[in-house]
Amino acid sequence: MSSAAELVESAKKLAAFQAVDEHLLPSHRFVGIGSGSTVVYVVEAIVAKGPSFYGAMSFIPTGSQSKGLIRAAGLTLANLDERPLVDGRLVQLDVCFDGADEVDDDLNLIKGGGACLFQEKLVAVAAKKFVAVADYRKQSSRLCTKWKTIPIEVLPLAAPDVLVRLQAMGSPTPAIRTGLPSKAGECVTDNGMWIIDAPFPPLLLPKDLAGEAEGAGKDGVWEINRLARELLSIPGIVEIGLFHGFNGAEAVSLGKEGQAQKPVAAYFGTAEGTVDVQRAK
Ligand SMILES: O=C(CO)[C@H](O)[C@H](O)COP(=O)(O)O
Repeated sequence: MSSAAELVESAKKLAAFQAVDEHLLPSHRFVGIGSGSTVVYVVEAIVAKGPSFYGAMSFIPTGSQSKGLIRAAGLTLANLDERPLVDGRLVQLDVCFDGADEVDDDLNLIKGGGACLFQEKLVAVAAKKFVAVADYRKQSSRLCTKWKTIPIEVLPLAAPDVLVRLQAMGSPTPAIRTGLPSKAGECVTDNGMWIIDAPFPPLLLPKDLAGEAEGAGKDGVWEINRLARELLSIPGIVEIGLFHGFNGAEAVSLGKEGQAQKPVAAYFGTAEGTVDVQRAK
Protein backbone atom coordinates (compact mmCIF):
# COMPACT_ATOMS: atom_id res chain seq x y z
CA MET A 1 0.00 0.00 0.00
CA SER A 2 1.34 3.47 -0.84
CA SER A 3 1.85 5.90 2.00
CA ALA A 4 -0.99 8.13 0.70
CA ALA A 5 -3.34 5.16 0.81
CA GLU A 6 -2.09 4.27 4.30
CA LEU A 7 -2.83 7.80 5.50
CA VAL A 8 -6.39 7.53 4.24
CA GLU A 9 -6.89 4.13 5.85
CA SER A 10 -5.58 5.28 9.20
CA ALA A 11 -7.79 8.41 8.97
CA LYS A 12 -10.86 6.21 8.42
CA LYS A 13 -9.93 4.02 11.36
CA LEU A 14 -9.36 6.94 13.73
CA ALA A 15 -12.71 8.47 12.79
CA ALA A 16 -14.57 5.20 13.23
CA PHE A 17 -13.02 4.39 16.63
CA GLN A 18 -13.73 7.86 18.04
CA ALA A 19 -17.31 7.87 16.71
CA VAL A 20 -18.01 4.48 18.30
CA ASP A 21 -16.40 5.56 21.59
CA GLU A 22 -18.53 8.69 21.77
CA HIS A 23 -21.86 7.37 20.54
CA LEU A 24 -22.24 3.66 21.30
CA LEU A 25 -23.49 3.01 24.84
CA PRO A 26 -23.69 -0.34 26.66
CA SER A 27 -27.44 0.27 27.10
CA HIS A 28 -28.01 0.31 23.33
CA ARG A 29 -29.95 -2.60 21.85
CA PHE A 30 -30.32 -1.91 18.10
CA VAL A 31 -27.42 -0.52 16.10
CA GLY A 32 -27.33 0.29 12.37
CA ILE A 33 -24.20 -0.66 10.46
CA GLY A 34 -23.71 1.18 7.16
CA SER A 35 -21.75 0.23 4.06
CA GLY A 36 -18.36 1.03 2.59
CA SER A 37 -14.72 0.83 3.58
CA THR A 38 -14.86 3.12 6.65
CA VAL A 39 -17.63 1.10 8.27
CA VAL A 40 -15.26 -1.86 8.38
CA TYR A 41 -13.45 0.03 11.16
CA VAL A 42 -16.74 0.79 12.93
CA VAL A 43 -17.28 -2.95 13.27
CA GLU A 44 -13.67 -3.39 14.38
CA ALA A 45 -14.17 -0.71 17.05
CA ILE A 46 -17.34 -2.40 18.32
CA VAL A 47 -15.65 -5.81 18.48
CA ALA A 48 -12.72 -4.25 20.37
CA LYS A 49 -15.14 -3.31 23.17
CA GLY A 50 -15.73 -7.00 23.91
CA PRO A 51 -18.78 -9.25 24.20
CA SER A 52 -19.73 -7.92 27.65
CA PHE A 53 -20.28 -4.53 25.99
CA TYR A 54 -22.03 -5.55 22.76
CA GLY A 55 -23.45 -8.98 23.68
CA ALA A 56 -27.03 -7.76 24.18
CA MET A 57 -27.04 -5.67 20.99
CA SER A 58 -28.52 -6.56 17.59
CA PHE A 59 -26.93 -5.09 14.48
CA ILE A 60 -29.00 -3.98 11.47
CA PRO A 61 -27.22 -4.03 8.08
CA THR A 62 -27.66 -1.67 5.14
CA GLY A 63 -26.90 -4.24 2.46
CA SER A 64 -25.09 -7.46 1.73
CA GLN A 65 -21.62 -6.06 2.47
CA SER A 66 -22.56 -4.89 5.95
CA LYS A 67 -24.50 -8.10 6.59
CA GLY A 68 -21.27 -9.97 5.85
CA LEU A 69 -19.28 -7.67 8.14
CA ILE A 70 -21.70 -8.20 11.03
CA ARG A 71 -21.68 -11.99 10.55
CA ALA A 72 -17.90 -12.27 10.15
CA ALA A 73 -17.39 -10.28 13.36
CA GLY A 74 -19.66 -12.64 15.30
CA LEU A 75 -22.16 -9.87 16.12
CA THR A 76 -25.88 -10.58 16.31
CA LEU A 77 -27.56 -9.82 12.99
CA ALA A 78 -31.15 -8.61 12.74
CA ASN A 79 -33.02 -7.33 9.71
CA LEU A 80 -34.63 -3.91 9.74
CA ASP A 81 -38.13 -5.41 9.69
CA GLU A 82 -37.40 -7.76 12.60
CA ARG A 83 -37.29 -5.08 15.31
CA PRO A 84 -39.87 -5.61 18.04
CA LEU A 85 -43.07 -3.61 18.20
CA VAL A 86 -43.49 -1.24 21.14
CA ASP A 87 -46.92 0.37 21.45
CA GLY A 88 -47.67 -0.78 17.91
CA ARG A 89 -44.54 0.82 16.42
CA LEU A 90 -41.28 -0.79 15.41
CA VAL A 91 -38.67 0.17 17.98
CA GLN A 92 -36.20 2.83 16.78
CA LEU A 93 -32.53 1.96 16.38
CA ASP A 94 -30.47 3.57 19.15
CA VAL A 95 -27.75 4.68 16.76
CA CYS A 96 -26.59 4.11 13.19
CA PHE A 97 -23.01 4.52 11.92
CA ASP A 98 -22.36 4.99 8.22
CA GLY A 99 -19.83 6.41 5.78
CA ALA A 100 -20.36 9.27 3.32
CA ASP A 101 -19.04 10.40 -0.04
CA GLU A 102 -19.34 14.11 0.74
CA VAL A 103 -20.47 16.11 3.78
CA ASP A 104 -21.37 19.80 3.59
CA ASP A 105 -21.31 22.67 6.11
CA ASP A 106 -24.77 21.75 7.42
CA LEU A 107 -24.14 17.97 7.61
CA ASN A 108 -26.10 17.17 4.46
CA LEU A 109 -24.59 14.13 2.76
CA ILE A 110 -24.04 12.52 -0.59
CA LYS A 111 -24.11 8.75 -0.23
CA GLY A 112 -24.32 5.85 -2.63
CA GLY A 113 -20.76 5.57 -3.88
CA GLY A 114 -21.04 1.90 -2.96
CA ALA A 115 -24.56 1.61 -4.43
CA CYS A 116 -26.17 0.92 -1.02
CA LEU A 117 -28.00 4.22 -0.60
CA PHE A 118 -31.57 2.89 -0.46
CA GLN A 119 -31.10 0.58 2.53
CA GLU A 120 -28.70 3.09 4.06
CA LYS A 121 -31.48 5.67 4.06
CA LEU A 122 -34.03 3.21 5.46
CA VAL A 123 -31.70 2.38 8.34
CA ALA A 124 -30.70 6.03 8.96
CA VAL A 125 -34.31 7.21 9.23
CA ALA A 126 -35.14 4.33 11.57
CA ALA A 127 -32.45 5.47 14.02
CA LYS A 128 -32.73 7.97 16.86
CA LYS A 129 -29.22 9.11 16.03
CA PHE A 130 -27.14 8.83 12.86
CA VAL A 131 -23.36 9.33 13.02
CA ALA A 132 -21.23 9.72 9.87
CA VAL A 133 -17.65 8.45 9.67
CA ALA A 134 -15.23 9.44 6.92
CA ASP A 135 -11.75 10.62 6.07
CA TYR A 136 -10.64 14.18 5.38
CA ARG A 137 -11.31 13.94 1.63
CA LYS A 138 -15.08 13.92 2.20
CA GLN A 139 -15.46 17.31 3.89
CA SER A 140 -16.57 20.22 1.71
CA SER A 141 -18.66 23.34 2.15
CA ARG A 142 -21.25 22.46 -0.53
CA LEU A 143 -22.31 19.09 -1.92
CA CYS A 144 -21.29 18.22 -5.50
CA THR A 145 -18.02 20.13 -5.07
CA LYS A 146 -15.64 17.21 -4.66
CA TRP A 147 -18.08 14.33 -5.25
CA LYS A 148 -19.66 15.79 -8.36
CA THR A 149 -22.54 13.39 -8.97
CA ILE A 150 -25.63 12.37 -7.04
CA PRO A 151 -26.18 8.58 -7.01
CA ILE A 152 -29.80 7.77 -7.80
CA GLU A 153 -31.34 4.30 -7.49
CA VAL A 154 -33.77 3.60 -10.33
CA LEU A 155 -36.03 0.87 -11.60
CA PRO A 156 -34.14 -0.55 -14.63
CA LEU A 157 -37.23 -0.30 -16.85
CA ALA A 158 -37.50 3.42 -16.12
CA ALA A 159 -33.80 4.28 -16.50
CA PRO A 160 -33.95 5.72 -20.07
CA ASP A 161 -36.85 8.04 -19.15
CA VAL A 162 -35.18 9.08 -15.90
CA LEU A 163 -32.00 10.02 -17.82
CA VAL A 164 -34.03 12.32 -20.08
CA ARG A 165 -35.79 13.92 -17.10
CA LEU A 166 -32.48 14.50 -15.32
CA GLN A 167 -31.02 16.23 -18.38
CA ALA A 168 -34.10 18.44 -18.56
CA MET A 169 -33.44 19.44 -14.93
CA GLY A 170 -29.92 20.58 -15.80
CA SER A 171 -27.81 17.52 -15.12
CA PRO A 172 -25.59 17.55 -18.23
CA THR A 173 -24.39 13.95 -18.41
CA PRO A 174 -26.29 11.57 -16.15
CA ALA A 175 -25.05 8.02 -16.69
CA ILE A 176 -26.05 4.53 -15.68
CA ARG A 177 -23.30 3.13 -13.44
CA THR A 178 -21.57 0.07 -14.86
CA GLY A 179 -20.52 -2.94 -12.83
CA LEU A 180 -17.08 -2.94 -14.47
CA PRO A 181 -14.45 -4.10 -13.85
CA SER A 182 -16.00 -6.92 -11.84
CA LYS A 183 -19.33 -7.22 -13.64
CA ALA A 184 -20.14 -6.65 -17.30
CA GLY A 185 -23.19 -4.47 -17.80
CA GLU A 186 -24.97 -2.33 -15.22
CA CYS A 187 -24.24 -2.14 -11.50
CA VAL A 188 -27.19 -3.98 -9.93
CA THR A 189 -28.01 -2.94 -6.35
CA ASP A 190 -28.92 -5.20 -3.42
CA ASN A 191 -32.53 -4.37 -4.33
CA GLY A 192 -32.23 -5.41 -7.99
CA MET A 193 -32.19 -1.77 -9.19
CA TRP A 194 -29.68 0.27 -11.17
CA ILE A 195 -27.75 3.38 -10.19
CA ILE A 196 -27.65 6.58 -12.22
CA ASP A 197 -24.88 9.03 -11.33
CA ALA A 198 -26.19 12.52 -12.09
CA PRO A 199 -23.75 15.44 -12.08
CA PHE A 200 -24.96 18.78 -10.72
CA PRO A 201 -23.13 22.03 -10.00
CA PRO A 202 -22.40 22.64 -6.28
CA LEU A 203 -25.69 22.69 -4.37
CA LEU A 204 -26.95 25.67 -2.40
CA LEU A 205 -27.89 25.45 1.26
CA PRO A 206 -31.21 26.97 2.37
CA LYS A 207 -29.22 29.75 4.08
CA ASP A 208 -27.58 30.66 0.74
CA LEU A 209 -30.94 31.75 -0.61
CA ALA A 210 -31.60 34.26 2.18
CA GLY A 211 -35.32 34.26 1.46
CA GLU A 212 -34.99 34.09 -2.31
CA ALA A 213 -36.60 30.66 -2.69
CA GLU A 214 -37.85 31.62 -6.15
CA GLY A 215 -34.30 31.43 -7.46
CA ALA A 216 -33.79 27.82 -6.43
CA GLY A 217 -33.05 25.63 -9.41
CA LYS A 218 -32.57 28.63 -11.67
CA ASP A 219 -29.79 28.29 -14.26
CA GLY A 220 -29.22 24.71 -13.18
CA VAL A 221 -28.09 25.72 -9.67
CA TRP A 222 -30.21 23.94 -7.09
CA GLU A 223 -30.92 24.35 -3.41
CA ILE A 224 -30.45 20.95 -1.81
CA ASN A 225 -33.93 20.38 -0.32
CA ARG A 226 -35.68 21.52 -3.46
CA LEU A 227 -33.48 19.34 -5.69
CA ALA A 228 -34.20 16.33 -3.47
CA ARG A 229 -37.96 16.94 -3.72
CA GLU A 230 -37.82 17.31 -7.52
CA LEU A 231 -35.74 14.16 -7.97
CA LEU A 232 -38.05 12.08 -5.78
CA SER A 233 -41.04 13.24 -7.81
CA ILE A 234 -39.66 11.56 -10.96
CA PRO A 235 -41.43 8.23 -11.56
CA GLY A 236 -38.91 5.38 -11.61
CA ILE A 237 -36.57 6.93 -9.05
CA VAL A 238 -36.64 4.66 -6.02
CA GLU A 239 -34.34 6.67 -3.75
CA ILE A 240 -31.63 9.30 -3.97
CA GLY A 241 -28.20 9.60 -2.36
CA LEU A 242 -28.93 13.03 -0.87
CA PHE A 243 -29.36 12.78 2.90
CA HIS A 244 -30.83 16.13 3.90
CA GLY A 245 -33.48 17.92 5.95
CA PHE A 246 -32.99 17.43 9.70
CA ASN A 247 -31.23 15.14 12.17
CA GLY A 248 -32.58 12.82 14.88
CA ALA A 249 -32.46 15.41 17.66
CA GLU A 250 -34.23 17.99 15.50
CA ALA A 251 -36.80 15.37 14.48
CA VAL A 252 -37.90 15.02 18.11
CA SER A 253 -38.52 18.74 18.48
CA LEU A 254 -40.32 18.81 15.11
CA GLY A 255 -42.45 15.77 16.02
CA LYS A 256 -41.01 13.96 12.99
CA GLU A 257 -39.34 10.91 14.52
CA GLY A 258 -38.55 8.30 11.89
CA GLN A 259 -37.89 10.88 9.17
CA ALA A 260 -34.42 12.17 10.05
CA GLN A 261 -31.81 11.67 7.34
CA LYS A 262 -28.95 13.86 8.58
CA PRO A 263 -26.24 12.85 11.05
CA VAL A 264 -25.94 14.54 14.43
CA ALA A 265 -22.18 14.57 13.83
CA ALA A 266 -19.59 13.65 11.20
CA TYR A 267 -16.18 12.31 12.23
CA PHE A 268 -13.37 12.99 9.78
CA GLY A 269 -10.02 11.34 10.28
CA THR A 270 -7.29 13.75 9.17
CA ALA A 271 -3.97 13.14 7.43
CA GLU A 272 -2.25 14.45 10.58
CA GLY A 273 -3.60 11.62 12.69
CA THR A 274 -6.33 13.61 14.46
CA VAL A 275 -10.11 13.54 14.17
CA ASP A 276 -12.11 16.58 13.16
CA VAL A 277 -15.65 16.36 14.53
CA GLN A 278 -18.33 18.40 12.78
CA ARG A 279 -21.38 18.52 15.05
CA ALA A 280 -24.87 19.81 14.35
CA LYS A 281 -25.19 23.43 15.54
O1 LIG B 1 -22.72 5.43 0.71
C1 LIG B 1 -21.97 4.50 0.74
C2 LIG B 1 -22.22 3.23 0.03
O2 LIG B 1 -23.37 3.32 -0.75
C3 LIG B 1 -20.71 4.59 1.53
O3 LIG B 1 -21.02 4.80 2.86
C4 LIG B 1 -19.89 5.72 0.96
O4 LIG B 1 -19.65 5.44 -0.40
C5 LIG B 1 -18.57 5.90 1.71
O5 LIG B 1 -17.76 4.77 1.50
P1 LIG B 1 -16.27 4.69 2.04
O6 LIG B 1 -16.35 4.58 3.52
O7 LIG B 1 -15.71 3.47 1.38
O8 LIG B 1 -15.56 5.94 1.62
